[in-house]
Amino acid sequence: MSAFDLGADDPAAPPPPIRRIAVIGAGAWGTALACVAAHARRGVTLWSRREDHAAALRADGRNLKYLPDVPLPDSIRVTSDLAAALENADAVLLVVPSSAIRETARAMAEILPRTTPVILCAKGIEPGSGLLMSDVASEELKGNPMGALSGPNFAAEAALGHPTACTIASDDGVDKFEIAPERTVAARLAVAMGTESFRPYVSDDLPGVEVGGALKNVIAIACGIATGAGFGANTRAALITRGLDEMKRLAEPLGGRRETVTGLAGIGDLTLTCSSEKSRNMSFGLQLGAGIARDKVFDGKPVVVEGERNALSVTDLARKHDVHLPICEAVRGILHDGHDVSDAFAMLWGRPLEGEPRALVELELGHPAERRTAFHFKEMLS
Ligand SMILES: NC(=O)C1=CN([C@@H]2O[C@H](COP(=O)(O)OP(=O)(O)OC[C@H]3O[C@@H](n4cnc5c(N)ncnc54)[C@H](O)[C@@H]3O)[C@@H](O)[C@H]2O)C=CC1
Ligand SMILES: O=C(CO)COP(=O)(O)O
Repeated sequence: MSAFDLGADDPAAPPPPIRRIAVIGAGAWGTALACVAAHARRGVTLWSRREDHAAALRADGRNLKYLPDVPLPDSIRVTSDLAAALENADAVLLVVPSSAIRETARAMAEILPRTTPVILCAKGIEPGSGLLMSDVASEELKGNPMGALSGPNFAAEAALGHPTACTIASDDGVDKFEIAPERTVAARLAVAMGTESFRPYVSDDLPGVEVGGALKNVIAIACGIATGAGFGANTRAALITRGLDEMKRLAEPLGGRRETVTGLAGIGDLTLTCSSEKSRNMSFGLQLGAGIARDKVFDGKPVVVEGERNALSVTDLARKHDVHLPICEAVRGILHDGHDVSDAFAMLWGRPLEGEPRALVELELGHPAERRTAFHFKEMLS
């Protein structure tokens, strides 16, 4: 019996506490979440897929490769043995990049009890299947309760104790499960992870939270490209605001709510990522916009830029649902179809004029300067 089961038959019993947390993935975010959970006095095991990396973390007392400025609390146990990491865990934080979620969840499926909650902390949509990360994990871990943790959270800031807020969502509070709100995975994990500086908010809108995380990275690349190419604050503010509208439009057909997108995991993360060079997605866009060749971005080093592959998966999924996401389409055009930046901005700014909010104001207007936009941006960026 896992902690998730304790008292499950007695609706009056207090919610079972999450005492032991396994963090799967020892990159920047996994390491930071392990630090937060350790500060919250949880028993924490941090798993790295490579033994040499795990050994370095143990020897150095910090993650020099991914989070060099943050000392690891002594209480964190670091291992490269997946079974040992998952043993006795009351909850699992899955923090590998989105491209590795399926294979990691598959490896966990052979080991993890079906009752242990799994919380997705990666941001993305799977190419091909168009599945959200919690659905990818559910396909492999049949039956485990699922949640997601997302929000405006740069890893180092969260780990160093800067005032930080996030959203933790799970869908086990919805009617069919008949679980009281305080017993949900989201609520129990929020209580387990909350510290004096890390403040989780609880949500029952898992798709709404996951859509925000997946799209904000693509919009951040658009903001980076615009800034790198020489456009100013007007352009960035417009991309952020209209990007938020794209999140809302995709959340709905996936079962998410528009208001969730106006929370930490939507507009919160969008504004963070689109405003700071600490963001890998924003920096990637900045360098591309400034004319650096793609294979020379980040000096040619491999860096996790979730918005790059997600520009494809997000737009494929939106097309399937007949939802138009012009900014994400423009990023896809630049990254994957060889469009140049001025053409992409001409496409965005030359579309027929619209109402705001788009869904409520029906308009059928042309664009007074449609034919001149392409010429205008080409001139400006040449
Ligand atoms: N860094 C940050 O501030 C935040 C990151 N995230 C999200 O967390 C996820 C992970 O990002 P980071 O930790 O920042 O990346 P990172 O680049 O710092 O680390 C990635 C980690 O994943 C491991 N990894 C790569 N491929 C793997 C595979 N096939 N199997 C197992 N492990 C594998 C690497 O060895 C490394 O330990 C991403 O989806 C990112 O969007 C979310 C919030 C904040
Ligand atoms: O998701 C993040 C902050 O919430 C991290 O953003 P980047 O992956 O762009 O660095």
